[in-house]
Amino acid sequence: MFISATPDQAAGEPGTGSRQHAITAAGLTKVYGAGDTAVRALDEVDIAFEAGKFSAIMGPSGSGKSTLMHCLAGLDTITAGRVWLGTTELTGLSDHELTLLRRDRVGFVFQSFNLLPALTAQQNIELPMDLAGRKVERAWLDELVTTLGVADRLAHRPAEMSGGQQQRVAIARALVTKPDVVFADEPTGNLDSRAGAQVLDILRRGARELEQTIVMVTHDPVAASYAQRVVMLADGRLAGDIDEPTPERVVAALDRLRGAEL
Ligand SMILES: Nc1ncnc2c1ncn2[C@@H]1O[C@H](COP(=O)(O)OP(=O)(O)OP(=O)(O)O)[C@@H](O)[C@H]1O
Repeated sequence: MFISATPDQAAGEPGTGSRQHAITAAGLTKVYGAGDTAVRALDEVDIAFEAGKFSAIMGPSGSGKSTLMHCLAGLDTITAGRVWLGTTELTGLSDHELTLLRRDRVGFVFQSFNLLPALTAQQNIELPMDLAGRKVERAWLDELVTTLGVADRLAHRPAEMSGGQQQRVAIARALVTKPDVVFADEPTGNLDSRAGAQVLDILRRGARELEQTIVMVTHDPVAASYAQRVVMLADGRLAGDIDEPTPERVVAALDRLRGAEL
């Protein structure tokens, strides 16, 4: 393999990269633009996401949530600091190496589902495996579509499915490669509350039952409360960390942040 890896660090402190942590960032800084118009979207963020855990990222609009997710996923370059996926350091990888790493080890779920309209649900789910030239594990696919409740929709095209069904197909597509981590960007943003609750329950079970590491950006305190941990951002810096969040605790933390901004 041409992707370099740091030695495994048993302690797994942020800033080292470890097997315990699916993602680690140290001193992560992202500046957009230059000179007078420069925006410091992330300012020396140190954070680690434990493997097998469902975490949410929250914060006021413009606090850096999407930027953080994109930098952790290797979708955007960083200005300073270091980022690891497990023990693999992303910083310094070439575009080609990053593309392969994302394809093989990262899954994405988007607000807009991003399914290909001409393909059936099954073809959409299998697409990442096809692109990687890998054979689909039939038993895993069956388990996924059964768990996600879309086993009877596999021959349907996206336009023939509800939003909630499309998002569950998108989650199956994200999980089919057994990625180290799944990033979900407002995955319930386009769903009604019932379909949203089903999708969140599935993400939660993905962490609990399939030991999947899931990092979700959301604006919704109820959605965030499905996670096992909520990380708060404000002005590109960490501004809180809630274990076993409830909607009430998340709302209170957001209110404090907004109050501090006024
Ligand atoms: N491509 C870009 N060029 C310049 N500035 C950018 C760019 N992308 C983001 N920013 C700025 O970086 C800061 C963080 O943006 P980001 O989108 O990460 O915030 P967010 O918390 O995800 O916001 P929202 O909740 O509104 O989606 C904002 O000030 C934003 O205007």
